Formats: sequence, structure tokens, C-alpha cells
Amino acid sequence: MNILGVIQIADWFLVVVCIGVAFYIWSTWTFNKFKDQGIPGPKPYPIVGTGLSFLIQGFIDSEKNRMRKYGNFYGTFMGRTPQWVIARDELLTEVLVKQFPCFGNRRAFSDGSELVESFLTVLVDEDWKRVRNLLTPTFSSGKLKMMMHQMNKCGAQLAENIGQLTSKPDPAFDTKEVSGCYTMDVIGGTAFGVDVNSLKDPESIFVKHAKKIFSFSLFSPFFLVAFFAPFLLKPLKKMGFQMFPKDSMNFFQEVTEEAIAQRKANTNKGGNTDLIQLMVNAHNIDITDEQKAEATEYGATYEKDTKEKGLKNVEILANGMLFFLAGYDTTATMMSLLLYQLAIEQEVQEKLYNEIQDVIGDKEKVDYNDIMKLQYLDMCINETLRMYPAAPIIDRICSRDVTINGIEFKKGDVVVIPVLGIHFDEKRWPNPEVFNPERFAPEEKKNHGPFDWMPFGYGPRNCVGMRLALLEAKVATVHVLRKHRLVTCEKTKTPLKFDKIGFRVKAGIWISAEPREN
Ligand code: HEM
Repeated sequence: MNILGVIQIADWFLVVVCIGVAFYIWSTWTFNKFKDQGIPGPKPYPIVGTGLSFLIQGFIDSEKNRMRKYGNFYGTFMGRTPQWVIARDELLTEVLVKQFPCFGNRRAFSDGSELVESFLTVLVDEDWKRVRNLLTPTFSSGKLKMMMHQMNKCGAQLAENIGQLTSKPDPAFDTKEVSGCYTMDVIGGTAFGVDVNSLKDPESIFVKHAKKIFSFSLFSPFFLVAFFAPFLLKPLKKMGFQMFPKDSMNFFQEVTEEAIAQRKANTNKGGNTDLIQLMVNAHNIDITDEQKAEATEYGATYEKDTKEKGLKNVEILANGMLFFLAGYDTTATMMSLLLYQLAIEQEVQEKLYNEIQDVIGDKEKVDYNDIMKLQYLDMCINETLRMYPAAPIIDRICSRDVTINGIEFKKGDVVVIPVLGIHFDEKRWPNPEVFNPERFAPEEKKNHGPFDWMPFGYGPRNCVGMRLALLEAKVATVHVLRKHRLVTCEKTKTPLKFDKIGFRVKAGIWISAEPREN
């Protein structure tokens, strides 16, 4: 090799070293933010930030351990982005409620497509407010009561399915599998008027696509990019990269589009009051006084100008799809873990069964008012959600500089609320690893503040589908327990082993059931 060649290699080496050094400086530039202010937190590393423990311990264990180790106010890094982690009540009140105009948006993973950007979960500022006000009435008590028929039908089918599954030579069934079919059938019927029928046909195409969308992994390219280099998402989208599997998104898009077209063609305006009809009405700028009143019942501030600004076509489509997806996995996860806990805790199950017998007796159909009387059922569900919140953390983005209790939050700062950490905080919930519905007994209320339990988030941006999810799970549980005693079996695993990303058990949540004599 001649001298020129050697110089060229040396040049290239120098360029690579310079790029490496520049990247290192850039990726670690923010790492002193918390240290300089004496705020504790895990040690950050280039590229992964403080995310190494998620990869090693798994998200669930890591989240539980962090609050124990660093307390109720600490700092973490997602890649190079600093995140304030707050669990002090006085800060939670400010961020989630009082300073809502500064913290009204959440960090949303989006691939930049118009569709995903129109999800209620992703929308920001005035667009979010307008769409949220228009969608909120969908979950009023009036609308929920109208969904009871569908829930009763699916609940009875669910109980029948469990009977069939447990009369086989291998009597084990996967609670997640059957709960997923139930929630898919309920949301399909109540929101879209579609007979999904996955309880009768577990191979249903609806369930297949929903599962595919939710089967993303911590190591999927999307998650890795979103986690370590979120700024790359939009350019990648331009190159044809998609956040969710294309065929499954297309499937739900087509189903939603068909439902919208049917409602638009419907001459019986206002006759259908489900989600799609409501959104189509909102598109036509045709909000009734009743709908306005229902929005206010939820505490929504019904802006005058909402009336003049209906929903765009893409917003109807996006939020129709979102409700299909949001209504499926979260509620199914909660239900499956409740059934699992009841199979393990026989005393709890008997107490609950007796309550159901006392309140509902032999009535074939369960009505809304009876469900509201089932106090112990409510306690069991609350405890399930404490131990297994579907969203172990929630977050907010600071939209302008603001100082709260001496802490300077800058525009663009990420604030994380460690829901799981709070739910396993010994000071708030002694012996947090123990399943104990009595924690939610009415006489215990005085011992807990509003932020001790947040499976649905908190404040104006909390979960819009909370009441639907709770009602759905309650109706199903009543139908199942009246027919069956849930029991553990050989396949039941205690404790459950979750995968690294959340409350997902890859091998299923297996229990069995015996028929109740009467
Ligand atoms: C057990 C079931 C469910 C759980 C645990 C759950 C949990 C959550 C959580 C933690 C949030 C974020 C709240 C915040 O940032 O403060 C959220 C938001 C949301 N949820 Fe749920 N959810 C459930 C069921 C549902 C259902 C059934 C629907 C609709 C059919 C739904 C639709 C939504 C939507 C649209 C948002 C975004 C709200 C907004 O940004 O304004 N969820 N949910």
C-alpha cells in the first residue's frame, strides 16, 4: 500500500472517531440534568438511557423496584430525553389537574400518519378537546344501559363456552383467550353493530387481527426506534415503515369504514345511538342538547365552538378503530387476571358468589342497577387493577415553562407518573404483593388519597372508556360465577410470569372450572 493509501485510511479513521465522539457527546449531553439538581435516579447510558433495566429485569419488576429505590420523585432518561418521574401527591395534583393547560398532552408514539395522528390518545390541544368532548357522551350511563343487552348476550355465551371447554378431557382454559373473545364481541356489537361472534368462533378474523396488532414486542423495530430515537419515526414512515401490521390495520379500517357508510346511509337519524352513529352525527355538526348534557355529566367543558367544528372524516375512522383496539386488550387483560385471582382465592370467590346470589338471585338477565349494587365485585376488580394496571406508567408533556413547588419544568419536558410503582408502594398499600379486595372496602376509603389508585389515569385526560370497561367486566364475571366455580388446575402457574413488556403472559393464564350445582 502506498503512502497515499495509508493517509486515506487514517483520514477515514479520524472521520469515524470524530463522528463517534460527536454522537457520544450528543447522546449524553442531557445526562447531568437531574444530577446537577441533586435529584436521584438510575444511571443513564448512551443510547439506552436508563432503559437497560427494562431489558434486563423486565418492565414490571423494574418499575416496582425503582420507586422503592429512588422514592417518589426521581429522574430517568428515555434514550437522551430526560423524564421527571413524580409520585408525590402535591405534584400529581398540579400536573394532572390544576396545571392541565401546561400538561394536557401526552407523549404519544405515532408513525406520523394522518390516521394515527387522529387517535384521541395522540391528538393535542384544541383538537383533542374538541374530539374528546364529542366522544365523551358515548360512555354516559344512558348509553351504557343500552349496551346491557349485548353484554348479557355475550356474558351468557362466555359462561357456556367455559362449560364446554372444561368438560373436555383436559379441563384447562386460557382466561385471556376467552376474555379476549368476550370483549371483542361486546365492542363489535355495542360500538359498531357488527356481530363478531368470536366466542362461538375463536378463530374469528377479528380476534386474529387484534392479536396481531397487540403482539408487538419490546424488541420490535418500532418500539426500539420509538424508545431510543423517536425523531426517526417520521422519516421512516415516509420510507413506508408502519407502526402496526399493515394487513391488520387495513382490516379494522375496512370494518370501520363500512360501519360509517351504513350509518351515513341510514335515514333513521338518531335512531342508532352507538359510537359510530354518534361520531357520524358529530361529523354532521348535529349535536343534541341531550348529548351536550351527557358530556357535562362527565365533567367535560362543552365548548361552544365544538358545535361549529364537528369531527373530520379521518377522525371518525381513526377513533372508531381506536375504540375497537382499546376496548379489546385492556379490558380482556383485566378480566383474565380477575378470573385467575378468583380461581386462586377460593374464599374471595365464595364471598363474591354469595353477593351475586343475594343481589341478582335467579334473574336470567342482569340489569345495570343490580350491577351497581355489587360492592364486593367492585372491590375485587379494583384490587385486580391495583396489582395489574394495564398501563404501568402514564405520561404528560410540558407545553410551556412552568415552576411548580420550586421545580422548573421546561417546555418539552416529559413527566412520567409511575402508576405501578404507586400501586406497589408499601406506604400506600401495605403488603402490596398480596391480593386483598378488602383494601377497597368503604371504611378503608378514608385511608387513601385520589392518587393511590390510577389504573385509568387521572384528570381530564383520563381513560374515556373506563365505565364501559368496568361494566363489561362486571357483567361477564356475574354470568361466569353463577354457572361455575373457578378452580386452579395442573396448568395454573403461581405466581404468573409476565413477559418483559407488560402484563402479558405468553403461555396463557390457565385455570379450570366446575359447574355450580344449582
Ligand atoms: C381495563 C380496561 C382499561 C384500562 C386499564 C385503560 C387504561 C387507560 C389509561 C391508563 C389511559 C391513559 C390515561 C391518562 O393518561 O391519564 C387510557 C386512555 C384511553 N383509553 Fe382506556 N383503558 C381501558 C379500557 C378502555 C376502553 C374499553 C376504551 C374504549 C372503548 C378505552 C379508550 C381509551 C382512550 C380513547 C384513551 C385516551 C383518552 C384521551 O387521551 O383523552 N379504554 N386508558
